[in-house]
Amino acid sequence: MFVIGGWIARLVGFLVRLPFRFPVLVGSLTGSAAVAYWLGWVWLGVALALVGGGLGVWWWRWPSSFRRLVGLRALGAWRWVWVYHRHWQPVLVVAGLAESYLERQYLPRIRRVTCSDWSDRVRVKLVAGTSPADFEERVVELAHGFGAPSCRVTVRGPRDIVLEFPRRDMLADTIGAMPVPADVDLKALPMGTCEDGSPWLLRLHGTHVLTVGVTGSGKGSVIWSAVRAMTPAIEAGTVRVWAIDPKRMELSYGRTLFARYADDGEAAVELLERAVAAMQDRAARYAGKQRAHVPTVDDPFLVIVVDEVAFLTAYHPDRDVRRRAENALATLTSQGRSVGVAVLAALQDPRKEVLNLRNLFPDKIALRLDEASQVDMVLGEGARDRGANAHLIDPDLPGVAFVRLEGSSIPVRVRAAYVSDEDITAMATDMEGVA
Ligand SMILES: Nc1ncnc2c1ncn2[C@@H]1O[C@H](COP(=O)(O)OP(=O)(O)OP(=O)(O)O)[C@@H](O)[C@H]1O
Repeated sequence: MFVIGGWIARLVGFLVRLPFRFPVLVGSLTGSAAVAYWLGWVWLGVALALVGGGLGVWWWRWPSSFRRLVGLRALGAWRWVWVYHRHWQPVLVVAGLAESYLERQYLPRIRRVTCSDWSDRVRVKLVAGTSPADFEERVVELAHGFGAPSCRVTVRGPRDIVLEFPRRDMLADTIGAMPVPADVDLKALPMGTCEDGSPWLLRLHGTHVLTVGVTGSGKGSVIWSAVRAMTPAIEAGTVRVWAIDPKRMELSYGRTLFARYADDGEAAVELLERAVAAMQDRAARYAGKQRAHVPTVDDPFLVIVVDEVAFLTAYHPDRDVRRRAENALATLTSQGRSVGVAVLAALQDPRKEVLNLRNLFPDKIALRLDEASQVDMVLGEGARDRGANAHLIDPDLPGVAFVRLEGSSIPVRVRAAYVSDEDITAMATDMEGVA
């Protein structure tokens, strides 16, 4: 008896909520029924043909507004019912997100499902007394449960969260080298693409960037995309890049792009110490006169690119070289920002003993990592709970990374554009023409 009563109550609740959840669908069905009842089936056929024709013209003439206002909304309604509503209870119970109190089960409630071009956003009302962290810890279970490649949790307010499930991977295909911008914005260099299809823009002026990833994860593409985006300014002389290339593989290809280049320990340390001297000279000139750096030919933005920084700070056999390199890097990263000196470094192993300076880099890029515990080491505490599974990045997708974009603590999945050897040769040849 109780069970049947519960079913009836749920059915009534569902019917009452239906017009609020799906107003267009319920309105259309009611309108169709009314036309069929008052005017007959022939007129219903005419009305449906007119509406269908109108929608067809809309789709044909204005496809993007049709997609936004009709296609994605219809998809959202469909996925709400077919994917999320249908699997909600079993997935949440198995994932341990259903709560029990006095032998009653309480489930978080789906408020709304909306679709963008690439993802489903499921807005959820939490059960009172639970926290968004419970969902953040279960992102893997949720993603697998709803058949999505990943899941990200965003908190909108009290008991109000959004679960974002990508429907397809927008980063599955290699992205060719980005077009070189005519006007270089050093605070927004085009690097590649974000998971939602928007451009991934990197700030370099006023910060330092550390790129971490195992061998073959695509660190080179991050460095080269940044250098490529700056080439017009390098040609104009308002940006100067000094490169340290211990592996002699990554950067030697485009040597003409670099104002200075070093490939062994001693030369690398000298380069870093020269950079420190240049920075301090600039700081002395600016003192009391200028608070921010504006790149000019006389005072260019100086970018120190270091491939495999641990070679200098941890692996170099000479202790003196290691110590001097670490000192110089610490000075550059702690004092360079406001005087127009930035360090863009790459690193394979983020463990503390390998690089003590990790925290001096305000911006970090986590390419594919070896272990789950390294994610928070690179992107900061809580990054993995928020869905930055850099250790699960597919080895077949080099260049894919997690980053924190400015003004947000939510890690975003991005893919760096692939700058091929031919692209680098073309960039270097252009530079020879200028020199
Ligand atoms: N963004 C990218 N998109 C597609 N393919 C890429 C990308 N970046 C790198 N690759 C491919 O992956 C290979 C390894 O990349 P890369 O040498 O940049 O890795 P790495 O992290 O610098 O490795 P190592 O530390 O060994 O130098 C490249 O030869 C290239 O074929």
